[in-house]
Amino acid sequence: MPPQKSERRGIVLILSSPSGAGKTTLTRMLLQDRRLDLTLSISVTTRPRRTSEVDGIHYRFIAQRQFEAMRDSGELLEWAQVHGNFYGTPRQPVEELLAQGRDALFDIDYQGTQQVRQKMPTEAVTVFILPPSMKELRARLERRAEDSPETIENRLNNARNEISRWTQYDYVLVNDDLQAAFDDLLAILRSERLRRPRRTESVAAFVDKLLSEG
Ligand SMILES: Nc1nc2c(ncn2[C@@H]2O[C@H](COP(=O)(O)OP(=O)(O)O)[C@@H](O)[C@H]2O)c(=O)[nH]1
Ligand SMILES: Nc1ncnc2c1ncn2[C@@H]1O[C@H](COP(=O)(O)OP(=O)(O)O)[C@@H](O)[C@H]1O
Repeated sequence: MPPQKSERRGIVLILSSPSGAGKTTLTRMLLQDRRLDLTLSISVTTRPRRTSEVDGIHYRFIAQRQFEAMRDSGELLEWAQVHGNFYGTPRQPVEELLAQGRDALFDIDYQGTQQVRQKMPTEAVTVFILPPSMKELRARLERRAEDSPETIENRLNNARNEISRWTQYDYVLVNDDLQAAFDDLLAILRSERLRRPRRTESVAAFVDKLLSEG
């Protein structure tokens, strides 16, 4: 009998990148592969909804007063101000997933990543995604065509600071060829799921049974 998955505590797979490097695209690809059984943590944010976004699926779009109430009552696992808006991760859905042995996927910035690493050092697996060039980063933000020119400039101005945080992460990858970047993410997820400390309980039972044979 293979090891029982439900005995493990889940992983928190965190993707961060400067705006436009492709973390939303890679997140979508990970979620589309149902066999991976990843669940996206849906953040709350005070930023305006983009036309392509659906409330409750991509984010929960809330007013600043509501954000402050959630933050002050400890409902957020982490939170940060990014590009002038507030973002945060509701704590309870994540705790429930991890307790069920299921893995959560976070698309959060470097400030939030630091907070999660401190609070969940065992569960957090962090990946920083770099663009192939600054020129391509700008081109992607312009091609995405969802933000105003001012918003794009603001995001590009923040990109250098964000990129300088790459050393805080467990893994770094360059999203040049999308499929290659996705394959790298799959390799990271697969290896992290196989790490011995994450499987100790279930493997111990399996080994006991193995050794009891004949
Ligand atoms: N700390 C933190 N950052 C978040 C959260 N949700 C999103 N972000 C980050 O906020 C930044 C802006 O995200 P978004 O407004 O969707 O713009 P995009 O990066 O251009 O797609 C990105 O770096 C996200 O990773 C969150 O719950 N907490
Ligand atoms: N490897 C890639 N090659 C070309 N375009 C890409 C690649 N990855 C993402 N894109 C495109 O770049 C734009 C920004 O990607 P997105 O995933 O929204 O970035 P982020 O979530 O990091 O802001 C989107 O239009 C997306 O389709």
